[in-house]
Amino acid sequence: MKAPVRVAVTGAAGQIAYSLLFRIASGEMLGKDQPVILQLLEVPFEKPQQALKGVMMELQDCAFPLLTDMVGTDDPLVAFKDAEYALLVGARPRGPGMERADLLQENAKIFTAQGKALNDVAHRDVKVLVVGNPANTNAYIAMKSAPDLPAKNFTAMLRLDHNRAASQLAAKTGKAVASIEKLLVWGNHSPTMYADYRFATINGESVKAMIGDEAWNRDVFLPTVGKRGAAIIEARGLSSAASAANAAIDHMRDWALGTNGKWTTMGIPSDGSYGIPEGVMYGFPVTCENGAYEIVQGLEIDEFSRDRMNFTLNELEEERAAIAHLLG
Ligand SMILES: NC(=O)c1ccc[n+]([C@@H]2O[C@H](COP(=O)([O-])OP(=O)(O)OC[C@H]3O[C@@H](n4cnc5c(N)ncnc54)[C@H](O)[C@@H]3O)[C@@H](O)[C@H]2O)c1
Ligand SMILES: O=C(O)C[C@H](O)C(=O)O
Repeated sequence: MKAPVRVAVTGAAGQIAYSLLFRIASGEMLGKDQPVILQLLEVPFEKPQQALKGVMMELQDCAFPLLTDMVGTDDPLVAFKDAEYALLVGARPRGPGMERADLLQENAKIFTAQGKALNDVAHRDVKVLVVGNPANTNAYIAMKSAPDLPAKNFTAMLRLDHNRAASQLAAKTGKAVASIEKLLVWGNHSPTMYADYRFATINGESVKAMIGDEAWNRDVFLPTVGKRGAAIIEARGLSSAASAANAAIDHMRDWALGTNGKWTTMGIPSDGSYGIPEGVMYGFPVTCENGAYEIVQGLEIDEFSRDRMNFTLNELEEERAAIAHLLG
């Protein structure tokens, strides 16, 4: 039996966490042979702390064989202590009529404090996934607030956009979603992101050639994927939760256990690849192996793609400028 690993989850009484924690505890994220200790963080107010107790009672009632221990706390230094995985979900979600950027100032303070706490107490190889919006910039803030941890440990969730894009392509081509390979999403987790299927294949055949409709790409596919979060808020009155939790599981599982050479999308600090300035937290195509991700290199960037990649980059640069004062 493997030794248990500590998994910290923030926003643990929230709606994403309610879809996420039970799947982590059942082994869907780190494998059916990997015991876990859940370290759950919520804000220090009576209602969320009470709700967190209820969630922990339910986790207990599942009698998951892999859940060896758990702790609920309002102190980041307790939640992140020795954590090897940290899923930063806790943040204010947007409501109808808001853009994710509207959350910037409010949520930036949370990620400065949590980056510092990770810096102080987390395992030195901690894998951090930021889900709370605006996810890329929050991940950037956490990374910058944790100077003693490697920058590559900090990632942002683009996987929901990736999965949404895959499902739209499956519906358009009438093929199985699992047969789609080499899909990617560039940039920010926002309507500016660029889901790029120019290299995608289904059973070895080009998806672009199969669809053969640039107007559909520009006028239907990209807006549908880009505005999917808003469409769900409109329909549910609440932001996506189960699909977000599912994407978080996918992201962490692939990072920890590998992708077997297959491409996926992660928001990661740029190393300068594809002309994206170093350090910008940007969606890239990656493969994962032995607990590390690597950017897929050598893809041709045409004029349309360069424009889209710059558009989403500009938004990230603007977000970065708006929170620069918080980083001191
Ligand atoms: N990246 C993505 O693809 C993606 C997808 C869906 C939602 N989101 C974002 O995820 C976040 C959470 O969404 P939700 O629907 O679970 O929201 P929610 O309001 O249901 O839950 C958030 C929880 O976080 C807690 N929280 C707030 N500040 C905290 C802090 N400093 N420390 C610990 N906990 C804190 C709140 O008390 C609340 O219980 C939002 O920012 C949302 O926009 C991101
Ligand atoms: O859109 C939101 O605010 C929630 C989330 O980022 C999503 O994409 O569903």
